[in-house]
Amino acid sequence: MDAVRASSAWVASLSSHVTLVDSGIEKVVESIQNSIPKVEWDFEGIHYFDEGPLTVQYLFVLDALNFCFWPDKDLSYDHLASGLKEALQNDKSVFDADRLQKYTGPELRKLLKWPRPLPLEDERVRLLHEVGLELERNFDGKASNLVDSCGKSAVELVTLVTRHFPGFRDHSVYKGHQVFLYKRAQIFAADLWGAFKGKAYGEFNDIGEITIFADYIVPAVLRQLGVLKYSSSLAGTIETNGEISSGSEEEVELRACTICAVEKMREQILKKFGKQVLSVELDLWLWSIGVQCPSLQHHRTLSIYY
Ligand SMILES: Nc1nc2c(c(CN[C@H]3C=C[C@H](O)[C@@H]3O)cn2[C@@H]2O[C@H](COP(=O)(O)O)[C@@H](O)[C@H]2O)c(=O)[nH]1
Repeated sequence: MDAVRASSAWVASLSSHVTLVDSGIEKVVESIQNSIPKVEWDFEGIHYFDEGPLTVQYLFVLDALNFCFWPDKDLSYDHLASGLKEALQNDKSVFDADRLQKYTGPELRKLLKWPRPLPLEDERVRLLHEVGLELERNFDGKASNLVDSCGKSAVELVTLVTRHFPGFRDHSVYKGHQVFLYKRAQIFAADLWGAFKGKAYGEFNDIGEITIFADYIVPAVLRQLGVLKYSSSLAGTIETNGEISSGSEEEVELRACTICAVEKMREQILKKFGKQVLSVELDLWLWSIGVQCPSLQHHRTLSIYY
């Protein structure tokens, strides 16, 4: 994840719409001292888990579709996680590679029991087909084989996922340079680690390498905590629910500064308290604050990446 860290830091060093506030970072670090408030993975009780390879298939499908819920004001990540869980409980073959390649928009909607078209539904269906086809071609149809082939390395897993599945190649170009963010690929590794509690399919020797997942909730939480500051034009766009285009400088700065701010928090926690914390733990804590605050205003970008 060196490329994610380095390219995000580079964006943060040139950023004009989003600023990292050192005093805000210090305040958060002081407040958490050396122990991040513990948030259990699946604190919501919405995910499928059976201790085996079907859970891996579920998490891979879930993270293939884990983006852009906000255009439908009633839809959230919870609906996706619990809808896919119920579908799998009712039919164990629902995520078989051959079936993934055939879903249509209305069928996906039906699976999730969602009464109207999903945001970016055609893209969601295309990504499901891509996952099914590539799993069938190279991994005998099973996401668990993908995980088995990464040698207990989260970095290798992210590399494999982004190499084989173009839909997971979450990157941007900022001032002519490629910036790597890899939100859904990294969250897949983190979900395995969280669900399997660091054992079996969730055992990674390098989980500390993963960065935070740059979505639309965590930047808003960091802003509320005084860690990020927005330019008045960006703040105005967010307050009026204006859309920010995918790949715009504002959008890349929001995401890159989020990653960079959390990396700085980790560095300070280590320096001040001698404690090595994981971005994955900081992420779940910050994200859980955000989703429990319905009035939180976040940026709106139509994107398949987050
Ligand atoms: N940074 C970060 N972003 C995350 C998640 C998760 C879910 N992780 C699960 C894993 C274990 C836990 O128990 C969680 O349930 C979703 N998202 C993002 O949030 C947004 C959805 O928001 P809303 O529209 O309000 O539902 C959307 O961009 C989605 O991609 C996370 O953990 N970290």
